[in-house]
Amino acid sequence: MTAKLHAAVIGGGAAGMATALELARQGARVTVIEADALGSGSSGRSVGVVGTQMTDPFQLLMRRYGQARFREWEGQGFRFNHIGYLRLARSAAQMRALERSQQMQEEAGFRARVLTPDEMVRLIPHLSAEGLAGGIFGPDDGFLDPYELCTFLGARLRELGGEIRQFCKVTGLARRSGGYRLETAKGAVDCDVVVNAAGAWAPKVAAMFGQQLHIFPERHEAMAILLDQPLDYTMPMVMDLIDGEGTGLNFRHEKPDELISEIHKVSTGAPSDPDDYNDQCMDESREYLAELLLERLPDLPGARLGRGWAGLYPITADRRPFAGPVDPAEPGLITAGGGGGYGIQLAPVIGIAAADWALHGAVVSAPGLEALRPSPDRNRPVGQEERP
Ligand SMILES: NCCCC(=O)O
Repeated sequence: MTAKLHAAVIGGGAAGMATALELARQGARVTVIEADALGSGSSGRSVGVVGTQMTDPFQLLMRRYGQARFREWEGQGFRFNHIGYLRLARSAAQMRALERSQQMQEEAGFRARVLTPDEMVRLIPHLSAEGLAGGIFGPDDGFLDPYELCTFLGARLRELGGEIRQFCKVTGLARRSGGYRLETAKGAVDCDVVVNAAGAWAPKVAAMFGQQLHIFPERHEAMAILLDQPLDYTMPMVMDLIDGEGTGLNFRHEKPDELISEIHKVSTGAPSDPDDYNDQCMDESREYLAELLLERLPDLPGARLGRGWAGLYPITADRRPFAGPVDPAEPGLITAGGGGGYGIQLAPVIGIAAADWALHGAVVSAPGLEALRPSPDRNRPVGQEERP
């Protein structure tokens, strides 16, 4: 009998936990090492949206794999709120892109429908369609609680014999014959492969291994919108952004009398230090968000901004996640992360590809995902480009 491969996953956010579960499902022995609590980094600060209203075929391919996992987890009792997702378009060219998206989604087995401005207002009576050419709506999309996702994956991992060490920082490492020794605050962990799923901290972890990893931590804020009374319809996720064009404003129902809103516009202003950044909302952001909301939802009764918070989008140069080895000469050191503002919905895909690399040295179970390897042309400094 051969001993099980032992994988250490550094980081207990969505990408780390999804990778850990994929590894365990494929028979590996898994130890997750999390410096804080599960979901305490960017994952727990995400608005938790999962959708397929994308115009880029590769983005849709990733979601085909990801949605299959979400449906499977939902079948095992995980809570997923199917409130729908509406992406807004402002021009005829964008409407053509959405029509192509509808067709690609149909081929992928997803339900989606291009809507006229009147149809959007019927769906969302408080929406102002001023300046809009239409949109695309997917009724099966929705949101989940990212913290719940991390703990759910943790429970599944434990069922498969995996171990989770929380509040356990990696303090050092050594390469040893055929593997690694990780020094942690709670003792050493000897393993065959290491998955760096440390989110915004992943470049720091990579540096401990002498590797340079270009994941740019960009600060983003989200806020609650409190309502005097519940709306008599469900506010789906509404997103004003197509291929980098639009304000990035998005909002969705959270509770009957509460929406959540943020601006998903990647601009790579200045990187934030994950150990030292302002995790609250700034006054000027509240003003800007209120301005955008008043334009798009001008008559929402009694609406006012409530609590706010900030988190970090871990962004890569081409805005696609990393899953695979940075250095082909060191195949036992796998990166899993860089989901940008899409980290929750891309976590299952990152997990599938990263686990394949760790166990098979290649992507074997999900054709197309080999493109996620952080190859030198992808693992490069993040510039000022603006993409979705
Ligand atoms: N940053 C949250 C938005 C994600 C999405 O639209 O899919």
